[in-house]
Amino acid sequence: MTTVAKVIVDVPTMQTDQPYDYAIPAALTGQVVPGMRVWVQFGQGTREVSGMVVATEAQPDYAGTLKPLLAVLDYAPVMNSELLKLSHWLAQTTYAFWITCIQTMLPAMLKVDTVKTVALGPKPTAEAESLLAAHPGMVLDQHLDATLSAQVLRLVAKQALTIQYQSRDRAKVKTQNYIVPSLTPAAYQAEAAALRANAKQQRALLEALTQWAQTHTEPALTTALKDSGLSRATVNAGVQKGWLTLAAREIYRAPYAQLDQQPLTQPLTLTADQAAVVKPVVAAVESHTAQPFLLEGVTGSGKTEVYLQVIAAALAAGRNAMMLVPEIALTPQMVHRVKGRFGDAVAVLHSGLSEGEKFDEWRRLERGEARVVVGARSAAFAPMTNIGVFIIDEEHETSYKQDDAPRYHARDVVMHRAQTFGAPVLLGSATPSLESRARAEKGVYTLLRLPERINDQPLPAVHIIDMRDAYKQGGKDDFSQPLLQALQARLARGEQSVLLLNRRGFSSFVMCRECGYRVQCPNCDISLTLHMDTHTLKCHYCGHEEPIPTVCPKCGSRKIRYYGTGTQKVEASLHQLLPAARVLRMDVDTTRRKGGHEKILAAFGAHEADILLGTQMIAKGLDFPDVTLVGVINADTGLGMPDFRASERTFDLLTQVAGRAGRAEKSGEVFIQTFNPEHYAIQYAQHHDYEGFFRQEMVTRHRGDYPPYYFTTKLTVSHQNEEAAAKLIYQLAKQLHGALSPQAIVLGPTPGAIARLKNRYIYQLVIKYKHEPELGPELDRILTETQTGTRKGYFVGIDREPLTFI
Ligand SMILES: Nc1ncnc2c1ncn2[C@@H]1O[C@H](COP(=O)(O)OP(=O)(O)OP(=O)(O)O)[C@@H](O)[C@H]1O
Ligand SMILES: [Zn+2]
Ligand SMILES: [Zn+2]
Repeated sequence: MTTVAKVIVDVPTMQTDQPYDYAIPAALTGQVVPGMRVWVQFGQGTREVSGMVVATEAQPDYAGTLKPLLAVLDYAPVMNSELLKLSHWLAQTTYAFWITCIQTMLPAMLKVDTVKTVALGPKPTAEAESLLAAHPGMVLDQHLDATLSAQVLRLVAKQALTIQYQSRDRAKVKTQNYIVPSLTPAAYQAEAAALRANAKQQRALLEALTQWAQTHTEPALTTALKDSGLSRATVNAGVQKGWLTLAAREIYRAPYAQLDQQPLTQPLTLTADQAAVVKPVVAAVESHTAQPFLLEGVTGSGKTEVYLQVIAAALAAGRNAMMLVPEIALTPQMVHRVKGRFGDAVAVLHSGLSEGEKFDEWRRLERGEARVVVGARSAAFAPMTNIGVFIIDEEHETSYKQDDAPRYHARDVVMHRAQTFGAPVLLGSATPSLESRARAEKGVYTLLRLPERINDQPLPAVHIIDMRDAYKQGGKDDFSQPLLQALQARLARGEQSVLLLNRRGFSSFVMCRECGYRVQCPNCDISLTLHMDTHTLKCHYCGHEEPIPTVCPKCGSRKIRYYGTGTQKVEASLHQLLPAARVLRMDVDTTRRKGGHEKILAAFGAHEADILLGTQMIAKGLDFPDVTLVGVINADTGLGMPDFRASERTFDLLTQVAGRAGRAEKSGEVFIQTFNPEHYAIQYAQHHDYEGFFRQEMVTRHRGDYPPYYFTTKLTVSHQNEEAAAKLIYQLAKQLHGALSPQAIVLGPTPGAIARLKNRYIYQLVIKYKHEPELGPELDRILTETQTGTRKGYFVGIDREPLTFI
């Protein structure tokens, strides 16, 4: 008999990061199972919170009297045992709270909001009574007026009022009404014969019902009303007379419904290279082997067709498939390809969908109605069973790593689940991450290669343009003469061009030309970024927003201007230099609205523009046959960043964007404008030489003791008081030196790259190591010691394999 539920409560703190025992009330015996969300009373007083049942047991571990579960929030578990175990593993490997991991894995719709209301307390006063009378149903949230909330606080302190907590479950299932005929066609005929002659509407309803009964149709109410011209009142009358019933049925919000209508695409005949890649992966699918593969395939080598055929093999073997792509909203073409092949067996999960749409796609997966998931990072947690293959496209992409707790990498999650399911993992990229390529070198991953483009198309010729003398030779604004001429030639031939403005490590800011003042965020130590669409300055970290000043706040001069090359500025110069060119701009501003990317790409695909100008988001995945020119306006803004991966990122970006040119019959050409023409990242990109870049970069990393030769972990401390933060980080550095072997290297402590964020001061250190069994336990100790007990106001963050050291 299980009488005890072990619950992880929704109180994300170090002290509460463990299961608590609750008694299962007799009425719920046998019904509460792991993976269900419950509502419990927690701690002293009346505080009620939600939680997740992670186990049920016959005997409690806790010696005292157990509190009972107050309510069950789910009728069926929302996490199966594989996912519950995964959440625990995630918490341990990322040093995040277990509850935070659980919440990350569930769709936002399944989050429980707590609603705080007030009621009379144990010592009621007249003031409290009149306050409640004046504000019935008052909810304590951020919308509450400040004086009122001060009054509430004062009365709560005097126990005249108490705060009550209630759950508000956001999960809403969408339903639609359907007409269900209740009688036989003959019975409807009889009813019609008995009608008064002028009951036209009712006669029409009976005719429609006869039809539906004959064809066993149960039409949706709204469409039935529209198609038949019947009124809702007539239908209601029909219900009264017992002719029909209305049934509310659950429907899915299907974000890609229009794609599901189209006929499915047929598999292409694989090239010999593609077939050689597909074969071992399919063999691993069929033999249930958890083998990782790295597919290194040049741009346009047909990696997508490989993925599709591997997925087809998994489905044919009766198993399901997961495919991750980087922030999918950026690659609508990929969704079209997968949906096009497998139709509504595919569920799509990405941040561009509404919460409701995501929830519905999640449930289709959970119920096994969808057997393939295509999604961004968090789709790694899709609630599927029996997964037969995992695919990660563009595996080098940094968006696979989450910045906030839990700081997980989707690749690690996938590798872990692949072990559980006995399934291969296929990592694909034209520019694999150094880490993955190094693992393939050591045989940890099986290396597969597609060295040629489909149809024996050559990779495009790449010209490097030295911008240091471009202006002497007639360059204008941001354009060198050769790039301008190439653009003109494409215009004349009716071909298309893609122009990349590299925005990495770069932003538009406002500066005074008189005194040099830069407008800073009041909460964070960084400059505000200019947004021309809203005509405001914004902080990208805390969201602070203010109008663009017309006079310098410091010296009063009117010479306050913005600096930096933005896409809008380049667009304006293009209009001047090439007035005939039709330009489409793709950046954060033009794609903010839902479906924005999709619209721009569709317009470009339909030749509604000659030039697609954009930031990083145009660099990967796009496959447009008429693009024969790619121009990179500024190749090197990222090279100067204090980041040991700066070269790798620049090489990746240039290789990926160059790969957009000449993918079909017409051959392509690429122009890269740079101030560092001799830099090896640019040189290797010019020759599409990933292997060459890999070897040279490995030497650089070896020399600097960087990954993949060393593992790294970043430790961050923040506090509102700068001295407190600094003191703690130095103490922790000392503690780590004591605990770790002499081979471990501790970099820092240093102030964070952004020294103050959201009004908290940040200090950090980075540990580099090869083999440190004591590190994990020591970091656990640090977390416990710094975040429980008497220490107040510290945040300690741990980031394993951080993507930047700054
Ligand atoms: N076996 C095949 N036969 C004919 N055409 C193919 C075949 N495989 C792929 N293609 C076509 O080749 C083009 C390039 O393929 P795809 O977009 O999959 O390349 P990729 O390797 O994913 O490139 P990138 O890394 O640049 O995204 C596509 O238009 C695709 O339809
Ligand atoms: Zn800020
Ligand atoms: Zn000034």
